[in-house]
Amino acid sequence: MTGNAIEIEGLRKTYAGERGEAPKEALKGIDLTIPQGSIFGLLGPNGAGKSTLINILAGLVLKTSGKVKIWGFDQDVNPRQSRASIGVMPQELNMDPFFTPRAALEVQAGLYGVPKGQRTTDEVLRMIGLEDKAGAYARSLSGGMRRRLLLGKALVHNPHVLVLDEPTAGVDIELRQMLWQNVRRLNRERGMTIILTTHYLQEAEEMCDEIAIINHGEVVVRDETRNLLSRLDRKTLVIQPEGPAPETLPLPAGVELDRRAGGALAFAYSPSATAPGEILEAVREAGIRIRDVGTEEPHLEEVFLDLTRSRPAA
Ligand SMILES: Nc1ncnc2c1ncn2[C@@H]1O[C@H](COP(=O)(O)OP(=O)(O)OP(=O)(O)O)[C@@H](O)[C@H]1O
Repeated sequence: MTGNAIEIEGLRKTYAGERGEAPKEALKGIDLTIPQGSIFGLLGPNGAGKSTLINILAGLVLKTSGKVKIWGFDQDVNPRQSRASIGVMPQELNMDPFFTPRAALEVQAGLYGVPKGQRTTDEVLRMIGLEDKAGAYARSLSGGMRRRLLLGKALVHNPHVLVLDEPTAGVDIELRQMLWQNVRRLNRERGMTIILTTHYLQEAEEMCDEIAIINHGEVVVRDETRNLLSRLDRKTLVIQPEGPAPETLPLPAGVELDRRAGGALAFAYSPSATAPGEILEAVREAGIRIRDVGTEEPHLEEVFLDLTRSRPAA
């Protein structure tokens, strides 16, 4: 093992065009490694290729070319081992309405060849909070319960790598917290590597150690979350003046002023070009007395927009 849970090299996927449409190049040569034990975020705008990538990892979509290793097992050389190393919680809620949660978990374990004596169905049911519903028909489960069951199904074979495709899209706060608690615990206690896609950038910022942003089938950036956030050479200095600020305020070049509700003055600046002291100096020279001062760091949302905006498809 190399210390990587996932190794992807030159991964390409071209979908055949349907009914006279041109073929669609969804992945254009992805190189990506995901370290063991990390919580890794896969982000990108709609249609970027995230689901295609995840479905290839899950063995649900055939790649066009490239190499995929899961837990050290090459998908083409050791398909069984690589499949056994990964569990995927899909986006869709399609499940057999006549299976009870217990039966659904047992069938799934059977599909993965987990011997009866080694199954942990009760433990999984407890973990996803469905013990009370273990014998209920799936069709009588709420949307949130179905989603928890999908998480359970991804865990029956105790995989090294757990992939969550948009796990919290459209779920309520309570379920979201429960999902994240479970995911954190699996990561901490079992060392499970977690890969997730999410549209909630704040969630990715809070949850993920590392992030890759995909756009138009290519990885545009991959870095530790904290490095990604410090990449944007933009900060904001917020000053609350004692009284009303004057109309005009001479500022160092490149500094932009935004007057906020409540009279606060927000100065956006590039730390590489301007020191915050220069802004404070300018404020004092304008005769403004400062009541309070603080800084705001950029958020992942800004990094994301910066990297994916105004880049047309090649
Ligand atoms: N089965 C398919 N046949 C043809 N084209 C497809 C197929 N599946 C996906 N695509 C196309 O491939 C591209 C990538 O799609 P994919 O679903 O992987 O993106 P995504 O990043 O997961 O998007 P979203 O966030 O909307 O789920 C899109 O242009 C999509 O239309």
